[in-house]
Amino acid sequence: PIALQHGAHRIGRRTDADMEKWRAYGLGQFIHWGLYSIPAGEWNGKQYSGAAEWLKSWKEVSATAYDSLMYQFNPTKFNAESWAETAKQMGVKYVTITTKHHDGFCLWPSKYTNFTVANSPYKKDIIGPLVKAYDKRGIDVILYFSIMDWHNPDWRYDIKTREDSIAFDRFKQFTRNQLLELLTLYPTAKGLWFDGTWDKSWVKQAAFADSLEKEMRAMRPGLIIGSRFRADEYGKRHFDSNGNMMGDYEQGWERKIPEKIADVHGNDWDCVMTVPENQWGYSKVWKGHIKTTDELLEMLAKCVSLDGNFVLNFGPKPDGTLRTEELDLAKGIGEWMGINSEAIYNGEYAGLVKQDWGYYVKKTGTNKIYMLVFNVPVSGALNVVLPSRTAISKVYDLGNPGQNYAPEEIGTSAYFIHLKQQTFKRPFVIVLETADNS
Ligand SMILES: C[C@@H]1N[C@@H](C#Cc2ccccc2)[C@H](O)[C@@H]1O
Repeated sequence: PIALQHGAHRIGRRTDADMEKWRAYGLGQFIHWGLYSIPAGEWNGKQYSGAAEWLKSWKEVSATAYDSLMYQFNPTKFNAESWAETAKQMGVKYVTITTKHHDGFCLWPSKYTNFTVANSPYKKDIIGPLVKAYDKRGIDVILYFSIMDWHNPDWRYDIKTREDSIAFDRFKQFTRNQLLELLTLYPTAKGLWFDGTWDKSWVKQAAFADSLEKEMRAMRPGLIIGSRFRADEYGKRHFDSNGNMMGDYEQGWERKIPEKIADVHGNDWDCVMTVPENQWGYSKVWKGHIKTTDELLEMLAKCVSLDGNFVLNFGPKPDGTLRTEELDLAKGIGEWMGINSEAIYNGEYAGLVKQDWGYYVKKTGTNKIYMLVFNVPVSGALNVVLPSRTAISKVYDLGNPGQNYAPEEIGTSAYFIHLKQQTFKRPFVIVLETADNS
């Protein structure tokens, strides 16, 4: 291995209670809200082809004109309790909220810039009421923070000149000030979800970022920070020059899901997912495929079956209300979670041979294995292969515990679970209790 000063400081998973709680979440909500929600991907009557929250990067948009959106930010229908209640009904255990996206606009009254809600017609802090409303419902809050800040004149994409270096030093202090400010103002926040860390200017700040991460962890013991925050001294991101993950969980799964357990390298990870193909902030037009409740439930099942959390994005409207399509999905997911959340919360990789009918999830610390069924075979027989000398001691339908199944042993530790019916309206869960029969 290469001697590194600023690579991974821990090999393997965190084992403390804060991280074990994070690992058990299963389902989360992402919220992308800010000035970009006002134009919603449209500018001077033309539709931007990219993601709505990236509108300011469009050459047709002048930064000055975009920044003056601050004087239009007035979400009169914003109600933090209502958002948190929707999330509660959906069954999420944590929420990641944009405090500042790449455009630099702060949803909290930061004292380090004027580009905040305090100078908008709305005037009031958005983050505080959201943290309070979610905390009240037992939903943990993670604060999203973009290092890249298109509003701050000291931001640089790279450091090429002495002037760049002097400006970016100011920018680093500004960033540190804002992060310590967020941790001070919102002490119950469980973690920080960093973004906008890919440009060379930040990738060259291994020592500074490492020191800042240590400072934040010292300030807030247990704080959860992902792999996207910093690079090592050779510019390696997420995994250092020795292949070890930096941070507490892998943040590489943006709009994609690992296929097999080997893809996650034994680390904790989250998958953050949009409802349309690629829109995080509110967009007037949702082009392409819009994911259905069943598709999102399968993504959730797949993530939990591979030791990850699934975080679904919501892009609230400029008036502060949630989009109808998102409310409908939250309701559909919530109805399914109302019956089956036992198979999601405290779930982990079961270590069994994947079958076509769906996904296994093992309840952490127990002998309970959940079969999350998405594809019913024509035979109606679900194939289950357990480790040798392991037998099934009990089988029942989570949604209908009275419905017991008599597993048919078809080989050593191999079974068929014969379904009693052929058609199912929604994905369903069968519970296996196993016993060692060596
Ligand atoms: C969580 C998501 N990360 C942000 C991004 C991005 C991005 C930008 C360029 C190329 C690939 C990805 C999106 O704007 C959203 O905040």
